[in-house]
Amino acid sequence: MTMKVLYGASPEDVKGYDTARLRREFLISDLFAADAVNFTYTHVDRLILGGAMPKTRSVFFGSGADIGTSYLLSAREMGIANLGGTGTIAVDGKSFVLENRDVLYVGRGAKEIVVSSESPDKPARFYMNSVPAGADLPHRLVKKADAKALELGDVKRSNRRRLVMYIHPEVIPSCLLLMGITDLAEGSAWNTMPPHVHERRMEAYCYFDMAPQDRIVHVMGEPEETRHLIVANGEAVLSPAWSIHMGAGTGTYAFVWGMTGENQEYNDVTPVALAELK
Ligand SMILES: O=C(O)C(=O)C[C@H](O)C(=O)CO
Ligand SMILES: [Zn+2]
Repeated sequence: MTMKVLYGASPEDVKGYDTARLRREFLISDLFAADAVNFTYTHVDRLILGGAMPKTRSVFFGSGADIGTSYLLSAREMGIANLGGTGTIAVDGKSFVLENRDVLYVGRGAKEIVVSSESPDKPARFYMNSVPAGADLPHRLVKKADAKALELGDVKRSNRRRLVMYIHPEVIPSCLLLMGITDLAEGSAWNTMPPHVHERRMEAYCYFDMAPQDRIVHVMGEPEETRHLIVANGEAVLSPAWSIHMGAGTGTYAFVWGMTGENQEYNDVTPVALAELK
């Protein structure tokens, strides 16, 4: 298990970043490696992002050695989305089978988590978001069919998409974690368009289900001072509270969004008019 640390950046500093520095601070590109578990600890609302891709054997994690607690989830909750083939997650001996696009909520207090794939030819790709939690809530598996879908956008504006909420008060309880998956409709390119900011929550996107040659042009930054990141399949982007987060893809794609902060009010966002963007 690896644990990289990112300290976060202020919008004033970001104005002077070159491409390499911007990517170092906001892009997480080493999530999925065969038979490994890779985490990044961010000081952006203390979100931990992680990826695990068990291929030829089970892999486990759960130690809190890197973060100063007995276990990784001694004071945290976690959402785990399966972006690959069918796999199993055992939380302290209790097994949950996750098919593609199922999400497991793991409550505070879990000690050992073991992940495995049904087939090495189609390994599970477990994408994880973990945030500090104030209560022990039960582990819950949310099947794709049980999540809550919203239809957004319009083909005429190239932003038709389906947003599916998995870890959300209307689906299952969590402390402050929210997690879901958005899929772009065929022929549409733009996600989260028109954009928004949410001063009371940070967010992270992990783009997936992309052809290897495709890229997302992810737009971030303060509305009047935007920057872009070119993002490949399986890479994640951090979005602090002050940053817009929208993107356009060169092919079909989906992304997992995860949020934490002061509240779980999905509609507590400040829309940004396109005319404000610079
Ligand atoms: O396509 C979208 O719009 C989204 O997926 C938006 C995210 O859910 C989001 O930014 C929530 O704040
Ligand atoms: Zn958002």
